[in-house]
Amino acid sequence: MRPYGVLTRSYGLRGTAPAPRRGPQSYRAQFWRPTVTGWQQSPATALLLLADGTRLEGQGIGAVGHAAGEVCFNTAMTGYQEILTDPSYAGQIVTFTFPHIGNVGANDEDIETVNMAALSGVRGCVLRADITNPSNYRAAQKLDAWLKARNIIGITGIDTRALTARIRESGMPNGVIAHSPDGYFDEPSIKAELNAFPGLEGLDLAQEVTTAQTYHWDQAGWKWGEGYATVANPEFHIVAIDYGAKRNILRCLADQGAKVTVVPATASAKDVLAHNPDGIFLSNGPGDPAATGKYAVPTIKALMDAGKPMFGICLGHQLLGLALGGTTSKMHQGHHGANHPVKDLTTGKVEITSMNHGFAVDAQSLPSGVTQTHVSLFDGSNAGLSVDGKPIFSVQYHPEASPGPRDSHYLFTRFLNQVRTQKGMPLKPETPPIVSADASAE
Ligand SMILES: NC(=O)CC[C@H](N)C(=O)O
Repeated sequence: MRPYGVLTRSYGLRGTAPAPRRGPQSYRAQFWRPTVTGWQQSPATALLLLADGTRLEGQGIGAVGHAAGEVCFNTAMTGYQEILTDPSYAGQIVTFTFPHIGNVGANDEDIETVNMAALSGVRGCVLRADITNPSNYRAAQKLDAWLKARNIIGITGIDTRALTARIRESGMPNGVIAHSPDGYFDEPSIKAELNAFPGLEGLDLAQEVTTAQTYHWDQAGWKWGEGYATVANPEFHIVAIDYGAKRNILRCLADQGAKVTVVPATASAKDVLAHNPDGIFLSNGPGDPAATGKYAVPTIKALMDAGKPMFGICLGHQLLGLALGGTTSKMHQGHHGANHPVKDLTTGKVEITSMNHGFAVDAQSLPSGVTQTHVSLFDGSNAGLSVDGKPIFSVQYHPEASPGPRDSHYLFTRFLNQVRTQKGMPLKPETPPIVSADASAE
C-alpha cells in the first residue's frame, strides 16, 4: 500500500493511474443509459466506488485511470471550470447537483489555479447528464477534452440526486473514481487505492498546491469586451500567503489598488515582513486546517504581533482561528455551493455567499477578545471572526465568488480600509450586501 499522507503519486500528475490491463480479476460492467429511443444497456466505462462498497457505474469522460478522494457535492448552477480548478478541492471528488455540466464548454480565462504546473487539485467529477456540445461564444474547448488535458477523471450518467441525498444523510464518504474506455476495470488496484486513501482529516494538502516561488500579481478584474485589467499604479502592497489561493481573490485585492506579493505556504513571518507589506492576506486552500496549522499557526501568531491589517478567507480563516486559540472540526456534509446565506452579526444583514469548506471553526472555542462576526444561516456554523481592537478579521466563505454572487465583495474594501486607516488615507465606502435580514420582518 502506498502512503497517501502527502498525496505522493507513483503515477504522475493528478492521480491518473495507467489504464488497467484485461486479466482474470478485471471486471466489465454494464450500465443502463437513457437514449432518445428508451433505455439501452451499454458497457460502463467509468465507476465510482464508495468506502461502504456502494458501486455506481456510468460513462467515463476526461482522463483515463483512477483516483481516490473524499466525495462531496456542490450545488452551484454555474462556474464548473472555476470549481474544478479551485485548489481547495485537492483530495476531493466533486458531485455536481446541477444536472447539465459542460453546456458552455471550457476556456482559458475561467481558471482559478494560479500554479499552472500543478494543474488543479480536484481528483474527479461526478455528473448527471452526458456532456453536450458547448454553446457559448467564450467556449474554446469541449469540457471532455479540457478535463482530459488537465488529467481530471469524470463520470456521467450518475443519479446525482440520490448520491447527494446519501451524502447529506451519512456524510462525505471516501471513494475512488475510475475511467476505462474499454470497460475493463482492474478491481484489486481500484480497491487498494480506496483503502490507501486515509480521508482528509489530518492531511496537510496546502503544500501540494502552494507556489514554489514568491511572485508578484497585478491582474485585476475581468471586464466585458476587455478581459482582465492590470493595476497600473498600485497604492498598496499586500503579501498573500498562498495555501492554495484562487486567482480571483488576488484580482479582488488588485481591484482595490493593491500590488500583491504571493509567498509559499511555508514562508516564515520574517520572510513575509521582509517584503514590508501594508497588509497580510491568508488564502483559502485544501486539507485539514489543523494539519496545515502545525507550521502556519506559529507564522500567523508572529504576524499578528506585527500590528499590520490581516484578512483571511476559508482555510486562511480557519488558520487564523487556530492561531487565536480556537479549534476546528470536520463537518458532516460540508458547504459547497454558490447560494449560502450568511448573517453578519454586527449589522444584522444577510449576504448570499459562495462556500467551499469541509472543516469549520468551532465558535464556542473562540477565546475572549475574539468576536464571531458571521454565521451560516443553513446550519449556524461559524462564518467569520474579528479580533477586538485590532485590524484582523476573516471569513469562512468566498467573497471573491468565482463562481457565485458578489454580495461580499465589500470585505475587500473593508480590508483595504484598514490599510488606509493605518496610512491616514480617506476611506472608501463599502458596498453593502443586497439583502437585509430585517427586510422580511418589516
Ligand atoms: N476553500 C477552502 O479554503 C477550504 C478550507 C478547508 N480545506 C476546508 O475544507 O474546510
